[in-house]
Amino acid sequence: MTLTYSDLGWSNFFQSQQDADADLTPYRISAVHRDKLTGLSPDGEIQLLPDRLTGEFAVGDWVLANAADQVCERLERQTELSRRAAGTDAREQLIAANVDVLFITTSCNADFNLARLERYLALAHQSGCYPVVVLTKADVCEDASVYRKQAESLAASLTVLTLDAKNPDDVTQLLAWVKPSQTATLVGSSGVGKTTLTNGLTGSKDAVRDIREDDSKGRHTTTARYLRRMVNGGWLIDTPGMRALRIKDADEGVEEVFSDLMEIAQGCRFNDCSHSGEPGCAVTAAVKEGTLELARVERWQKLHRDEERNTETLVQSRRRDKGFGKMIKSMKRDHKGRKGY
Ligand SMILES: Nc1nc2c(ncn2[C@@H]2O[C@H](COP(=O)(O)OP(=O)(O)OP(=O)(O)O)[C@@H](O)[C@H]2O)c(=O)[nH]1
Ligand SMILES: [Zn+2]
Repeated sequence: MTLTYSDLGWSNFFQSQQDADADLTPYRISAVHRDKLTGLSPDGEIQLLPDRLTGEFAVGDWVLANAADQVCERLERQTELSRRAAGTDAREQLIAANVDVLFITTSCNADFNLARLERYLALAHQSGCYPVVVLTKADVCEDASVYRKQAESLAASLTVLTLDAKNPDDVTQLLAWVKPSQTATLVGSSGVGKTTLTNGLTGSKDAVRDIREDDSKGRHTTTARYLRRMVNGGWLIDTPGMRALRIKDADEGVEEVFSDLMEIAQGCRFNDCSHSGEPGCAVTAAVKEGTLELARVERWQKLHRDEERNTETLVQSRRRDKGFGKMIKSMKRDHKGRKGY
């Protein structure tokens, strides 16, 4: 089947950026390798040579390439999903670009956690993706509506679907939220059913199709294929990094998820009120009156702290680790002292 540019997700937003370079060919990036990119166009899939480090490209990106298959330009992204790299490394890692819908996946069991849902919702708002909450394993839980109602309480008009990911009829519910040529991705903890959903959405048995290719030294390496076509003509981005995201620079996203709380906080006496007992705190007052749930305030405080921590620079995180190390050392010293050693 031949795909058109429109089938691949090309739109006026990208067209307007191409106008100046009409002689270059657009490609949608379907995989990012160490020193190459795989690009899709109506002519099929080709390997492209990047004009900069491949780490600056993400699956889902649109690029313009010349007749020698060299990338000359990366087009501005409509949305961008990134995460903070693991460890004390504060670098930002790009995960996916031009994603329309974020399927936030959790199951109707112990994995269900409002704080985690709020974190993913903040990420969706920050990146510009439309969030859809997917509650799996509804078939093995007594009353899935209990979970659905809790999730729905997080935001007005939040879409929450409950389903059995193994039932193909149930999975079609998700398709209704991704139009042909739009792009979606799944996030959520391990074991909640992302692979099962991916199989249902793409109609394939294996969630990840491995391809063999030659690396620069002529060796064969196996790479996971990331941009996958869904049965309704939509696209699904599946990358390992996509699955567990730590949010970074998501101040605005967090504020949007807690907009009700932010509004109340405008009434606090101090601009920098931490809502933990300061005089004239409107948030504390609302909790006392019963119009705001204390648990929600606490979840906001934790998410806000986590977000700040993930956003801090490398220098800051090293300093914090150093300070923490010193504190542990001095605590140990004090402890020994007390024991009379
Ligand atoms: N009964 C039932 N089982 C499910 C459902 N969704 C997933 N499972 C099962 O749960 C197990 C884990 O599902 P996966 O799809 O592998 O989960 P995952 O999120 O991809 O996990 P990772 O690959 O570790 O990220 C499998 O045995 C699935 O068959 C569901 O809605 N109902
Ligand atoms: Zn306050």
